[in-house]
Amino acid sequence: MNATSPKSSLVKLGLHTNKQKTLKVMVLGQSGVGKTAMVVRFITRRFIGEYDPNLEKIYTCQTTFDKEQVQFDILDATGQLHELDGVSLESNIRWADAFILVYSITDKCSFDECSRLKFLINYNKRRRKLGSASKDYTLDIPVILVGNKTDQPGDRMVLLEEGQRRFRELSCACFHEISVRESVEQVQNVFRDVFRFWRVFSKFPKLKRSTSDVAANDGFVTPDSGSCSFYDASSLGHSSSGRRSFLVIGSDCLEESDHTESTDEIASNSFGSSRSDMDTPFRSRASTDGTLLSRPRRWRYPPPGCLLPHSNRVERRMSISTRGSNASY
Ligand SMILES: Nc1nc2c(ncn2[C@@H]2O[C@H](COP(=O)(O)OP(=O)(O)OP(=O)(O)O)[C@@H](O)[C@H]2O)c(=O)[nH]1
Repeated sequence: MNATSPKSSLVKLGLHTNKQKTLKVMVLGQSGVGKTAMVVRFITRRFIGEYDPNLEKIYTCQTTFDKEQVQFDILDATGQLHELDGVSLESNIRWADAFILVYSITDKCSFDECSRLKFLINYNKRRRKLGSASKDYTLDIPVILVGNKTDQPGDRMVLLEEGQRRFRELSCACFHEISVRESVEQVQNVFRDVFRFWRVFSKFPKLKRSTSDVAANDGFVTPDSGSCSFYDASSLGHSSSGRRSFLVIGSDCLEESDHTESTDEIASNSFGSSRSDMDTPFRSRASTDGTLLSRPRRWRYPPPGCLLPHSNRVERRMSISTRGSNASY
């Protein structure tokens, strides 16, 4: 007698899918910043010192984040981009679902290179907003900015504050400072964030999103001690009363409400203050966590959140029931 499980029946009917998610990540950055070391650290948990710099490779690995199985296809792009013609770089960019932009905190040039690479990502991944004028574009792809080699503080050439500022200017999803050499957990946190932001971005591609989506499953992203991560809620469109971003240092998660203050101030405030209301649970998904900016048609890429001071923007909240394709951007 053939026994058919309810699940397999649903699969046959197409109502249930046990498909594993595949997330295509491209790791980009100047040569020598530690891209290969980071990818290999994530996959094998080991730090391996030297690699062939000309090797461009896709690594595949399966892991579980937030109780979901995910397959990572990770393209470790060679940093010697002058040898890579623009066409293949751009087609690689088009291939990816998410990006990790890596620089070394000991190398200012690698930091500046991230701006150029982010421009290329924007150029190749932007999509025209539905129903909008021809100049309005949106980027539904998470880009994570990572400063590596924090184990070399004596050689530091890029300050933490500069990294924070750049991540906002480039409208990245979040920012980490890590040491691939020292901490496998910091590397895993980077990939966990890639997964979380990608999940949110692909779940609601046409809606503004909130950090509550990112942290929906099991609380907040809390990198291990020694790592520093910065989240810009504005990159996910979250705000009801102002721009909110989250600085995560060790196990403390701190919230600051307005980006118009100087980044130095942000850093010192954040470092010095205690745990904030990030400890309280986010409101439920069904609540009004969407925002609609008053002048979306004027937006050009990059989103004006990083160009205009917050005080120039008027924001109003909208109910989830009123979200429709016209509300997307
Ligand atoms: N001190 C320190 N060195 C690191 C760290 N991560 C990588 N390195 C070293 O940096 C050098 C370059 O690392 P790779 O992983 O080959 O850099 P890459 O970005 O892949 O370079 P290309 O393959 O040329 O694009 C190697 O000597 C690594 O051992 C780190 O966190 N700290």
